[in-house]
Amino acid sequence: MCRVSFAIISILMKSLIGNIAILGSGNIGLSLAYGLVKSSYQTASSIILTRRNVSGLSEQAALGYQVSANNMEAVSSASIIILAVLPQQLNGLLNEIKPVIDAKKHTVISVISGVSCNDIKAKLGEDVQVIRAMPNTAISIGQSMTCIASENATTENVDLVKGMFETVGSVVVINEELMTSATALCACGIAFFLRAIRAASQGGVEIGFHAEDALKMAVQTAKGAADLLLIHESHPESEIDKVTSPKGCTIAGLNEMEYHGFSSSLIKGIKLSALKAGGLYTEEK
Ligand SMILES: NC(=O)C1=CN([C@@H]2O[C@H](COP(=O)(O)OP(=O)(O)OC[C@H]3O[C@@H](n4cnc5c(N)ncnc54)[C@H](O)[C@@H]3O)[C@@H](O)[C@H]2O)C=CC1
Ligand SMILES: O=C(O)[C@@H]1CCC=N1
Repeated sequence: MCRVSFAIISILMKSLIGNIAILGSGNIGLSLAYGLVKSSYQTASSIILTRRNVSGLSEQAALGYQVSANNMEAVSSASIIILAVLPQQLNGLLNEIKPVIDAKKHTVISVISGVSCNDIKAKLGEDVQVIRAMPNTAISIGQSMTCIASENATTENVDLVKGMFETVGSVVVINEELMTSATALCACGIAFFLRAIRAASQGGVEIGFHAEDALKMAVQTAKGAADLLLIHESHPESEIDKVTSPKGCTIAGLNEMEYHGFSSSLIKGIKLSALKAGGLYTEEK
């Protein structure tokens, strides 16, 4: 297809999608906005970012995003509404936007941990289509692992939302009861793997590298390990078997790490995060 017709189709697609309102433009809201623009899913001028204090969004305004402190106006001029406030901030936001929510026009996507589709429908109306999405901050660079679930959205709408998140990473559609598990493994997981990389780089400094070099080496090694699994579609243990030479140094290091609880501390941390994610909203009610 020639470049001109591709550009025309792309413009038509963006106008069909309509404005996207991101209510609560903090860490994940902004990461999502950046990712959608970077992937060309939508233009910055068709994304409305809201925050209670709009002065915190001057950088984004300069980049061409619409910014506002008025959630009602943002909802009125958008078709996709993304809820991205903290669980404890949600009820106030839902009460504010309820009068302008139109079940025929709006698709509501919530990235808020611990809040079910039913919790949102109970506030906005039973006929409103609500889709839960759990992305992670790597969405800003098109590398999110996003899980989505819905209980009342049409297949067409789930596909629309799946398509949107696929432009900024991988997507798995899951049952809603697994959403808190997805939060721990995928959203919190970014922090867990980053801490593992930091620990590896600190080990590197202990054995002789300058901090900057040690971090670069740890990051690229972690990326290589993840890519081996993605590209070979293999199990970690089969890749580990290729590294652990008999009587070698890898198995010695691995066994020492396991003796000190490496795998079990990761598993226990993920279990605790999932437990906490499940209670984030109900704790506040
Ligand atoms: N940070 C992350 O990696 C992820 C966070 N989440 C979920 O996303 C939600 C937001 O998390 P973060 O971005 O980390 O928090 P954050 O505190 O960085 O962002 C929340 C934003 O909402 C704004 N806000 C609060 N009340 C508002 C209102 N009534 N109208 C407009 N804006 C309002 C705040 O000013 C703030 O900028 C949480 O529910 C969290 O569970 C989900 C996946 C990943
Ligand atoms: O820490 C949190 O509660 C949020 C949810 C997932 C990632 N950050």
